[in-house]
Amino acid sequence: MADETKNLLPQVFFHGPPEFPAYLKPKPYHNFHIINPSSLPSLHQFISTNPHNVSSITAILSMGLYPLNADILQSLPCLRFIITSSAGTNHIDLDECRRRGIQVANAGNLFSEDVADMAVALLIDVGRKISAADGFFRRQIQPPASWDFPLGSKISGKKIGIVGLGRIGLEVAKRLETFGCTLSYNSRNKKPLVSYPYYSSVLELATNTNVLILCCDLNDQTRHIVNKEVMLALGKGGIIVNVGRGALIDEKELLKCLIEEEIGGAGLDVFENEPHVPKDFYSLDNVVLSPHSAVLTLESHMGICQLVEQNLIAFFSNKPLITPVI
Ligand SMILES: O=CC(=O)O
Repeated sequence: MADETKNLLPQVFFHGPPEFPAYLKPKPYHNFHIINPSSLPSLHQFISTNPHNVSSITAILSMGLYPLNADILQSLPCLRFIITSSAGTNHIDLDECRRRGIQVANAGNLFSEDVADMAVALLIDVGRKISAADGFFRRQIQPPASWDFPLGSKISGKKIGIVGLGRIGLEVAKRLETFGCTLSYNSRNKKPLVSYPYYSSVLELATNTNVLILCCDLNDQTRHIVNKEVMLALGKGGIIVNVGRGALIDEKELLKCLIEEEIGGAGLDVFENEPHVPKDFYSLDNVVLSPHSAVLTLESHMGICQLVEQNLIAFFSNKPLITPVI
């Protein structure tokens, strides 16, 4: 498509890293044009250096780590649609979007199975010390004289507390039922169709379980929902797995509890200040770290690419969004 024609179409601004992630590479469309980010400054720079052109931005294709707070949204008067390639929407000020009538779509249920797989994998890895065992071999300069390795903790039959029994939480529960685990949960409200015991507080859930798996959204109510008191209630052998958002846990307290062995271990796919991960975690054998990669499968990337495209096409054709948030 010729550049002049593209410039007449509504512009979709990519709010993410300087290059499109390969899986989101856009192709030409009839009724909108996704601006190649490498041809533009970041959204912040664009707003500050092109105050008269901000009205060209009708829609934003956003990635999870790139915030769209009220200040940014207020400087985009013509913005009508945000599609985020994440399931989580905590980087977007949804109240401001509601107030302005900006529509928002996300990844919907696309990543739930992958994230649940990862939660279970992290749990097994921490409990059965798989990464620690791998490190045990790799750190040896000479082949070890004997395999003197600490005992792991049995996963089958464990009492598991799921925090956030939404789509991901239910997938986690389905998998761990087949391990003979006993499940209970905490969420904003008791789910009428779910028979697992419900605890209205995470502290109570931790008191009654061996493992906490965090699958809930991050918001003002859930920030630091796992604090020191909750960790101490989970107890010495307890394991925490976080596939939600880093700030669900008080990370400084978690680090202390891991160092002092107040809990047994943790499997973390997410961190409080991503992409920063406190270095003190690196030397601990009772924690397994993963770079927010629960959603990073080839299959889910192919899926999100299609879903982003379908939502943009729906929005610019005035059709209902495929995976609307608001
Ligand atoms: O964390 C990943 C997502 O929200 O999709």
